[in-house]
Amino acid sequence: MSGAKKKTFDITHLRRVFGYAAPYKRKFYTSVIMAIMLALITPVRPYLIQLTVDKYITNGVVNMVIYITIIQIGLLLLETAMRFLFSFTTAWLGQAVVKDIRVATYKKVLNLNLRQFDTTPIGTLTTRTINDIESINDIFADGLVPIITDLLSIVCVLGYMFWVDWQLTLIALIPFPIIIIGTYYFRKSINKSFLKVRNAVAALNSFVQEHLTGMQVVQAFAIENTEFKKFDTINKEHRNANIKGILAYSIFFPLIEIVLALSTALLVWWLAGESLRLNQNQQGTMVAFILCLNLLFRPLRFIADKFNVLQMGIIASERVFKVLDNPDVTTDDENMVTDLPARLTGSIDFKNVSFEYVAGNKVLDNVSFAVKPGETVAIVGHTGSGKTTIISLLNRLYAINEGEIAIDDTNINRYPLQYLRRNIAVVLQDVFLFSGSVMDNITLRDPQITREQVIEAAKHINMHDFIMQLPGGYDFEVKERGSTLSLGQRQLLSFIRAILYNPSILILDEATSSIDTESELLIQNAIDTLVKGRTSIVIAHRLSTIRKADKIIVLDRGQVVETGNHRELLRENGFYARLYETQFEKQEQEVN
Ligand SMILES: Nc1ncnc2c1ncn2[C@@H]1O[C@H](COP(=O)(O)OP(=O)(O)OP(=O)(O)O)[C@@H](O)[C@H]1O
Repeated sequence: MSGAKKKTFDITHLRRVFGYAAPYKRKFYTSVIMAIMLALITPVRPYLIQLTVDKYITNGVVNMVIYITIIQIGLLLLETAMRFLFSFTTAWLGQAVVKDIRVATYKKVLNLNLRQFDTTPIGTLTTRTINDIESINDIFADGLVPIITDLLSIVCVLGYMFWVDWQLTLIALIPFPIIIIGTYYFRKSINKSFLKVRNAVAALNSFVQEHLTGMQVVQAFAIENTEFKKFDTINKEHRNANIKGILAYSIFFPLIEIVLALSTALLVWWLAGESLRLNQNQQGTMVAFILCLNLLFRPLRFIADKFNVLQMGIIASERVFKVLDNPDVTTDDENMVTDLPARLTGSIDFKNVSFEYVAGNKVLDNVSFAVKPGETVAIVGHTGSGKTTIISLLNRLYAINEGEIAIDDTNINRYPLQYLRRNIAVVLQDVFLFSGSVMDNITLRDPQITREQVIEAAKHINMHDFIMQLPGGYDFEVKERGSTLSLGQRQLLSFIRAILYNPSILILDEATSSIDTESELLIQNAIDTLVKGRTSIVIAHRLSTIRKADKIIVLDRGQVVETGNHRELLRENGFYARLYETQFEKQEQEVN
């Protein structure tokens, strides 16, 4: 906690946040100038009132009273205009900075290595790009800038008071330490509840998000009541944290009022005594000082609050900068291929590749195999043997630890990442669909792909009729994550996507779960169409695919234990033959 405290007002983060305001210099300076002007103008009103009462009302100079009243109205209008300009420019600046930081953060998140998503919960990244950045906005709108304005106003008002009557000022300020002590405890208390509320909100968010996503499990196992109790507990923590904050406000605000009243009473008492002692009228000073006290206390009421907002903003900025400074991004090799062919031919070479997701835990161990252009290779092996890892490495989703992967005899690190991935189409088992139309999900909103091309590709794998049966056809709105479509249908959509990209290499992760015979047939056809004329690596679960493959790579605990085609491997009567007996023979019997 002490570490967190030390960082509370870490000036480097603040400076960096303000660095984002650099492109908006004019707005920034307008805001600063307005802040100074507003502070300087604050004591003018009490001064004019004092002047009016002491000099003109007492002596009955009506003209001057009217004259000063007009000046007061003018001043008020000027102050209002300046306040508007100040509030607007500061809020504008905050929003502009937030927009820029959010764009930078999201860009960064998009380029982070996949490893980061394995270790950082999605909720955390969402909070960084949405909530934390919003808190940075508060530094401008409700934090540092208003604090500076308030402090400047306080200094100006105090300066004026001391200038008029330093003794009277000191008397009026006698109860002031109560405010300082009160502010100290108030700030501590609301700071604590702020943090608690924040944590409770985060807990509520992730709880609800996780349970809505996993609603099927919750309902299928009839654990609604247990889960509801957990929710209720978190919700109560949220309420309690909020109530503690409200309690602190309920004590602090009346305390300020009491201190203000005390200061005013002391002021009146002292001035009354002075008037009697000196036999001199002090009405002007009294009115001006009462006004000054109000001008002093008004910002004090909220300054502790603003300090907290500032602190939260700085903590949030530190978190956001941590994402922005994350060095784990895929960078292009210095020794880049410059003369890129329009299309790769698609030969693949894995040379002694080893890989670990977590240090010390080898998932692939010295894997070597070669695939000729146009060949279809099936990778088989028990669950967890490293099949998916192989395809993730080929696509450079993760960087390998040892060995080399080459496509067309060139290390894949030497191809620009975009180019490499454009040449490899991936069709996964569980196809992720975005909210949007079927068309959007096929083209991934690539404006270069026309509707006609999509329809042609769909017809190519006999999907057109199915899509046309959907309400709205290609404009059918896919609900979140595509839950309105079946697994097979989703995979078929991604087949269309793959056809459109016309890649040299196709990676296919066959669905393990059984799908209806109609979709099964469509998928079989689609696979046959897709693999034609391109290199294909299939994580195979169907015997038919394995049989058709030119080569089968058998994986066991991260090592290639056998390679060959179906017949050769069966003849060897080794690992594959046993795998065939346990996993695939049943499929053969079903077919027969
Ligand atoms: N992102 C990850 N972070 C850490 N470990 C991982 C990650 N992904 C996979 N692993 C581990 O790596 C090993 C190989 O996983 P991989 O997904 O490649 O196996 P697989 O053969 O494709 O399995 P399945 O047939 O069940 O999909 C497993 O032990 C798994 O626990």
